Amino acid sequence: MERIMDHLAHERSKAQFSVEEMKIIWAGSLHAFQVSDRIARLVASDPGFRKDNRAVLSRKELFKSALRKAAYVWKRINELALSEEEASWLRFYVDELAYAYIHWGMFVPAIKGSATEEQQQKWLPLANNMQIIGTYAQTELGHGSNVRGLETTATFDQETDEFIIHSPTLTSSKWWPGGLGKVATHAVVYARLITDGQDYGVHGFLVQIRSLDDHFPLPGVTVGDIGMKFGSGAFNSIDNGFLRFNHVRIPRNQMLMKVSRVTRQGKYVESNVPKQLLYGAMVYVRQIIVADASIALSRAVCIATRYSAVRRQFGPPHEDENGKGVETQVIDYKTQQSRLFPLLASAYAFRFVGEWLKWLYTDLIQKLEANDFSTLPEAHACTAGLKSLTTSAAADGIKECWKLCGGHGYLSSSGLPELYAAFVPACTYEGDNIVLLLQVSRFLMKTISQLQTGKKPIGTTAYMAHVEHLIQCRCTVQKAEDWLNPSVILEAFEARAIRLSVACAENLTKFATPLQGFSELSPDLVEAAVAHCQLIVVSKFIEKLQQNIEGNGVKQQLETLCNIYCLNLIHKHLGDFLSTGSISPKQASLASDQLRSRYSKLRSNVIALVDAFNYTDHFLGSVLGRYDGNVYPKLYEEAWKDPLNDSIVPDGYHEYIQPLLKQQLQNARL
Ligand SMILES: CCCCCCCC/C=C\CCC/C=C/C(=O)SCCNC(=O)CCNC(=O)[C@H](O)C(C)(C)COP(=O)(O)OP(=O)(O)OC[C@H]1O[C@@H](n2cnc3c(N)ncnc32)[C@H](O)[C@@H]1OP(=O)(O)O
Ligand SMILES: Cc1cc2nc3c(=O)[nH]c(=O)nc-3n(C[C@H](O)[C@H](O)[C@H](O)COP(=O)(O)OP(=O)(O)OC[C@H]3O[C@@H](n4cnc5c(N)ncnc54)[C@H](O)[C@@H]3O)c2cc1C
Repeated sequence: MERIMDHLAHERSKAQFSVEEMKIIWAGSLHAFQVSDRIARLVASDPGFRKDNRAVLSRKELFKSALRKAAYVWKRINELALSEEEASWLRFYVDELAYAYIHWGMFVPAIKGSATEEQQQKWLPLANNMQIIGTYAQTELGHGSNVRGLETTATFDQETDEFIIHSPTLTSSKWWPGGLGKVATHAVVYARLITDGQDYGVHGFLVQIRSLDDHFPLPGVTVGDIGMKFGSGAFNSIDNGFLRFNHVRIPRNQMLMKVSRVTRQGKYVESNVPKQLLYGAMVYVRQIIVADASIALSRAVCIATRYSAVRRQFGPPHEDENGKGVETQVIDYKTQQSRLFPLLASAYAFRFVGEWLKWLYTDLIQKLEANDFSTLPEAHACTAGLKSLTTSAAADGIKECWKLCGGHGYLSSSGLPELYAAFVPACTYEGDNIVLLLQVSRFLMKTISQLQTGKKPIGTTAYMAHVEHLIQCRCTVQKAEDWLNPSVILEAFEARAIRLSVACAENLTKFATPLQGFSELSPDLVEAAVAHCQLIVVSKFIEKLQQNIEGNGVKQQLETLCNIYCLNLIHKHLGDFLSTGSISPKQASLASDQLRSRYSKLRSNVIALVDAFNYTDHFLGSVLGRYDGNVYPKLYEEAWKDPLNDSIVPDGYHEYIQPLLKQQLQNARL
């Protein structure tokens, strides 16, 4: 036991940089670090937020425990008079999915984004004080991705000045909204607006679904939970629900009227803001999900890295720091490094791109407030594309981390199965990842076609202005060290991205209609979108390194991580880079040489690099990822806690095992 604890301490002593300074870089600022650190410790030290028994709770127990915690969170927020920032850290570290995620993450933003000032003044105080609990009811049984295909109707009745909300078919039943099944009192419901016999497409409506007195569904409302979901714990603490309306009436002024409105006379009037603002809550949440992806991935990487330093298998006996003969730490196997270190680098890369995306979103909101809608298409493409890229990579990465931990990774107590089950739906919710990449490719094709009209591409597409150069340029790498030059890396990624996009644009012209071309070429368009999004992540990592980064050795570690992130992408997508002629086979081989050398350079710092995430053992929820590395005794202790070990002879022995054994005995005697 002592040896293992010493072992991680020894790993920490090898770090070549200031972990405390890196913690600040990871958090985003000294202030963010201090607040998050304080709240993380508060949560970890409060038995009311215990979560180590989650895997063995039944669905009902789990749901009730999530309700209890959500109420306790609210109580603590009020008792401690926490600021909005502190409150969201508290919800984050409690780490239990409940209705509050949708209430704060989607219901409130949907009101802020789509309701008029007057409507906000009425509804936001109620929502902010949790006097009403809201959900976001968009998806239906028959349609999720195709929002324009939603079937729920909101028909204006001029006589009573009301909308009649109705579910005309089974497939129009709302299906999936979080917090809907058993908790929400209100919902932002997306429905087809019909007035004067004309269908004006999908709009948002604020609908009360349960009584505020006895919590029963209101007349005409049928509502319930859609059932168990993948994995133990994970999303089963939340009540994703179904909802059907039978001619439910709401006042006209509960249509969210920022984008368009219906007058007392039933006239449909559009405002001067683009209709896409109706989808504003999705842009907001997609941006948060990118930050969430870096957190989920970094948790898994922290667990797998610490455990890989503790775990030993095979190898010629080495001498440890105390002169004892020991086997090889699995982290020293090059295969382990080549699987793990790119994930560590990705966690940092996603953190920085998430930080930038938050800035982009804030900038968008300021512009929208000034009636400047010019950056909306780019913000939509960036949030959609980066949500897709980072969640797919993080979900795959978490799964890889569990395999990196061998058999013990499969145990609930490793924390990895539940982390995977809780995170993998991020590839689907807030937009299926492929559907979102197709949105990005649509934006790219539009940008390329506008190049011919002389329109200057801006922001993340600015590189497209250099299309002629990027189509012809040749990568200048001659030796492995040349791959450490950020401008060389950037140009290779730009060349690959633009060449894939231009090839798609050219191929699209060969089809009878753009629609047909888009459909036939969609796999290529998705690849072009991935290349563009990877370029964004690479360029934002490089930009981060150009900032003033303080702290002993911190910048050097980030440079190594950035090199690993970029070179590993080249390695994984070699087909793209070679087929587009962005690099040569010889340069690809030099990139692999450089990648191997970066792994060796990073090795002594990896434990400190995951310590910089500053995750408490409570938040990590993993025996394998414990800070002290005291894995084996704790695994043994955890095994004893399993309910099966409550009794020595299991329940069912007398009914099912004993008769069997006795029967065999009788047979043997015969
Ligand atoms: C407390 C904090 C919480 C944090 C949360 C972290 C974790 C929480 C854990 C759990 C929460 C889970 C919550 C899940 C919620 C949901 O899933 S809600 C439902 C989300 N649904 C979707 O995302 C549906 C995906 N589909 C779409 O977005 C669209 O329908 C579509 C694919 C874009 C439709 O394509 P279509 O071709 O039909 O496009 P149109 O509708 O005609 O669009 C026309 C133009 O508008 C552009 N567009 C599309 N979307 C947007 C947008 N959001 N913003 C701006 N612009 C948009 C589109 O590109 C078209 O542009 P163009 O004409 O110029 O090409
Ligand atoms: C855990 C969880 C929580 C959720 N929470 C909410 C919520 O709070 N509120 C809410 O309203 N919704 C919620 N949803 C629903 C979610 O937003 C949808 O499931 C999601 O948008 C995907 O839509 P879909 O299910 O219709 O998938 P589909 O579109 O049916 O996807 C099925 C397959 O078809 C493919 N596909 C679809 N269209 C195309 C296309 N045009 N081109 C190529 N391929 C295509 C997809 O890539 C996928 O492989 C939640 C879902 C989950 C899993």
